[in-house]
Amino acid sequence: MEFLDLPPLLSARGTVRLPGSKSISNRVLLLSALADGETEVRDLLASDDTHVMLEALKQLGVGIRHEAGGVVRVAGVGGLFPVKSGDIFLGNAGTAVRSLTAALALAGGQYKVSGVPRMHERPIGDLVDGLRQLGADIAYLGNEGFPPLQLKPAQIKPGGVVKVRGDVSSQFLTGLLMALPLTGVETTVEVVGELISKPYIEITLATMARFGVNVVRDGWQRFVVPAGSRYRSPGTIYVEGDASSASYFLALGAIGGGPVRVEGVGRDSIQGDVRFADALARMGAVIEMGDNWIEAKAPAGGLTGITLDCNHIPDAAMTLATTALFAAGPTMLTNIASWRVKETDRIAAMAKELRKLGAEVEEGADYIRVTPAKALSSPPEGIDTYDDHRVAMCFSLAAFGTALRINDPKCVAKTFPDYFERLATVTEAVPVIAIDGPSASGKGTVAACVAAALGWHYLDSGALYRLTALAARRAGVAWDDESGVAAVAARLDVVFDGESIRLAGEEVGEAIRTEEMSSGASKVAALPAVRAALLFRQRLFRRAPGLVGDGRDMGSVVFPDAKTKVFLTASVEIRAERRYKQLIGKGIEATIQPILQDLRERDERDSQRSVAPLRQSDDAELLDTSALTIDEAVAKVLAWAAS
Ligand SMILES: Nc1ncnc2c1ncn2[C@@H]1O[C@H](COP(=O)(O)OP(=O)(O)O)[C@@H](O)[C@H]1O
Ligand SMILES: Nc1ccn([C@H]2C[C@H](O)[C@@H](COP(=O)(O)OP(=O)(O)O)O2)c(=O)n1
Repeated sequence: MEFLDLPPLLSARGTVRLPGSKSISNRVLLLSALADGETEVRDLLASDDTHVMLEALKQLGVGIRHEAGGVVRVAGVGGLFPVKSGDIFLGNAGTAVRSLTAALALAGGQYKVSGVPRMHERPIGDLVDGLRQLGADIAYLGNEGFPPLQLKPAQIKPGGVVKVRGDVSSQFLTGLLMALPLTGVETTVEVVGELISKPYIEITLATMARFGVNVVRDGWQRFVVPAGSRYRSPGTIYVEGDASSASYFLALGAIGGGPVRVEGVGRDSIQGDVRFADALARMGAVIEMGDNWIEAKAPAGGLTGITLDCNHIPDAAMTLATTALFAAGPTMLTNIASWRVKETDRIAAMAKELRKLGAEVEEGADYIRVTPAKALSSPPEGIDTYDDHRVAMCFSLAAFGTALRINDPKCVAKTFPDYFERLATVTEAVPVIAIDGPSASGKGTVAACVAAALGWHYLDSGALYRLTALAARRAGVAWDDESGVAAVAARLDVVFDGESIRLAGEEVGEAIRTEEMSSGASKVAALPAVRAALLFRQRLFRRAPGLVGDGRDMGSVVFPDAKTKVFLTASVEIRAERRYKQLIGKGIEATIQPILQDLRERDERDSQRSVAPLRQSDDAELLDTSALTIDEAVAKVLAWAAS
């Protein structure tokens, strides 16, 4: 499985220009396609879900041109799709499936509408029931109430009252409302049950109004689409920034100091998710808002947990569930039953992953209650994302407490393809000084001194390979048995505590330093599966205020974003002499020649292996300590780190 390791974060600050809103983008595309005249769409979101909509519209014969600067020009078909039949595949894009199904059901063609397997588990029965009241001919090709669907030409009888349930997904009502103007006849839609996610209906009505159709609303129960309604292109239309995507950055500001500013949504936004800022303010965050921007800062006293009915911000509410990890006391999010029918069962997914981080979580049919742990624990198996972009993005906030592995991170492409790159631009990660070099060059000594001078943590990465060699030996696993040794490495039960290193409870600080274990470490370190098994474990050592790591691949593989990288070396003769003195000093008998021979062999093995070979990388400073004292070498590294 693909994964992304996020470094632990120290702070957040900066400005992000948001990608276009997914909800507005797909509504604008459909209405541009159905309208009379050509529409120039600016700031359209470029993502999987809008791609799916664009491809479907092209397939239906709508002329679409992509121009410079992300501008998309849509030639409206005046209510009639030119292509009257086809298999329309809509991936996992709920906004596309619901709204296109409604428009196609009234279009008089023969269409199959399908998506990915998860889409076939997401309900659509309430919309189909509403469309059948208008005379639409729709059949379920799989399970009753779910896509895929077969739509056939039918005698559409508009007018009167159509009833639709509003308590499962507001997208059913959106689909019906956007399709009804195709009939030109006054029709009333009555909502049965409490309408959820009302702000999304506001987006629907506001977008329809931009295209010349003004729905008359009576509370949230009755909606009248007037007679003679017809979509007309507004000429040029700008898509607002995505308010749900804004939530991650605002939360970053609230947790990580801030201020973090998002541009593209603000006080004037038509998206309900801007109300996420109010929820953050209730947790204590300092919020400021302009017409087209919102800014969040952390409160002096830290965030506090809240209880909130999240019906009005179902998507952004997921961000509150992970922000809760950094708040004092529990956070209770209620009225979120719709989470269960989204890209995944979001209540179950959030509960499971939050628990992996050590939080105490209670979940019900329509609520989640999160009580944070004192310190986050980071699961070595990573946070699973369930092919759900919002799970991936909201869990990135947990990186404020620890290094974090996010599995299958590319699912963010559904709405925010470069999310993690943008995250990096407004956050500061815990700094690392990476010191690599050959055996006995003095890396360990220098790294430990630098860490002590700065008050930072220290990682002796070689010790992990030594521990793996020792643990493999004790488990009877041969050092060249790659999968066997990798399994041992993945399960290493080790506690580092100052000078002390305990393996399965037993002190092994001395046992891993023997020449036999040096040789074993060098052998197991050449096995790719072993290196992979130890990668995240090493990254977990990165904790505030900073880390000094020594080894062979600190700067090249484990911490490629290290601020300071040093390649520390000395001539092989000098290194042999140092090792000799070290051994004699410990009362171990030694002679120079075999040490020299062993060093040469290990240099060869460490630098010739296929994965993470020992060599100076282009961005590392070279420090030859042959003629330096320890203090001089330490001073040099500190000077580089300070520059
Ligand atoms: N200029 C120097 N820089 C670093 N270590 C030195 C220096 N001169 C002598 N030494 C000694 O070299 C020995 C080997 O250093 P060590 O840190 O164990 O190396 P490594 O971690 O690279 O294998 C230590 O006993 C250390 O005190
Ligand atoms: N980051 C690292 C650290 C060590 N290794 C390998 C290389 C060495 O042969 C062993 C032991 O490393 P260690 O740094 O403890 O050994 P020396 O003190 O340099 O002799 O592990 C590695 O491949 N990558």
